[in-house]
Amino acid sequence: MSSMKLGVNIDHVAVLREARRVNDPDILNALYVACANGADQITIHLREDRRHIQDVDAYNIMKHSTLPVNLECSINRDILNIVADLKPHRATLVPEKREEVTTEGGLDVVGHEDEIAYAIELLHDYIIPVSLFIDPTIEAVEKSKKLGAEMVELHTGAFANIYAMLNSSLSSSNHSLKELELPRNELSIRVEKSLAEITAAAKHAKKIGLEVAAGHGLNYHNVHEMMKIAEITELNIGQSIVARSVFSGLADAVKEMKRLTAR
Ligand SMILES: CC(=O)[C@@H](O)[C@H](O)COP(=O)(O)O
Ligand SMILES: NCC(=O)COP(=O)(O)O
Repeated sequence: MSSMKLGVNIDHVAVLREARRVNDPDILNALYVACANGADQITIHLREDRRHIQDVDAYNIMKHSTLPVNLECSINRDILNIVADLKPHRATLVPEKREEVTTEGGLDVVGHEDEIAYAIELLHDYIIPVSLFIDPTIEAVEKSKKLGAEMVELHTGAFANIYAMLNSSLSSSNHSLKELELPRNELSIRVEKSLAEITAAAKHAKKIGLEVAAGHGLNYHNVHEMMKIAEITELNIGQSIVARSVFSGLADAVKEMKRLTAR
């Protein structure tokens, strides 16, 4: 089986920083720690509303990263110009809605064909390979290939939500979903259906010559399901890693402050 690359998304460290608009936690510390502890790639998302990663972060990360940087961005022209200047190792085009809490679905590769084709062409002019963040459907995979992308990232958010509900671990599911009221056997059927869709999309993508990544909502409970899909060779994971680090690192943080404040 081919090896799996782990892309660590460090956006969520910047979410915490932006809550106070100070440089703490420092995104470059997150970069160094991820690079030194097994990440194969750094993933960041320069959102139009700059709710976490700022332009200066993206430039600093490009300068200091010892690993390839996968830069997620929308097809907004101003953003694309910044990405062209940053020259990341890859750009992943994602949909953005200003009012969303997080990326809610894949790119509409059919409805926004012309804009996406323009974005891919522009990025290719700057020798930046392009991945498209899409829903796991054969149609979206086919269209991504036709548009000239080198890679697709299959959106696993819907799978992750249903999986969390089935396993009664609501911590990582979207609490507003109507599926919360479904009986267990229905949830189980939906998890299997979702996994079958991701598997079929991954197989088809590989068959037609696309590299295949997956991401969104993947965590310590559900990631093993992605490991079973041989065609997926990269996972981009952020929220769950940063969320876990609050607890795996909080003990040391409290102890050190107690040491410094002991009389
Ligand atoms: C496209 C994607 O799945 C990630 O970029 C993720 O969306 C990052 O987190 P935010 O949605 O909070 O920006
Ligand atoms: N493209 C998905 C990503 O980068 C990380 O998503 P999440 O783990 O923060 O949900």
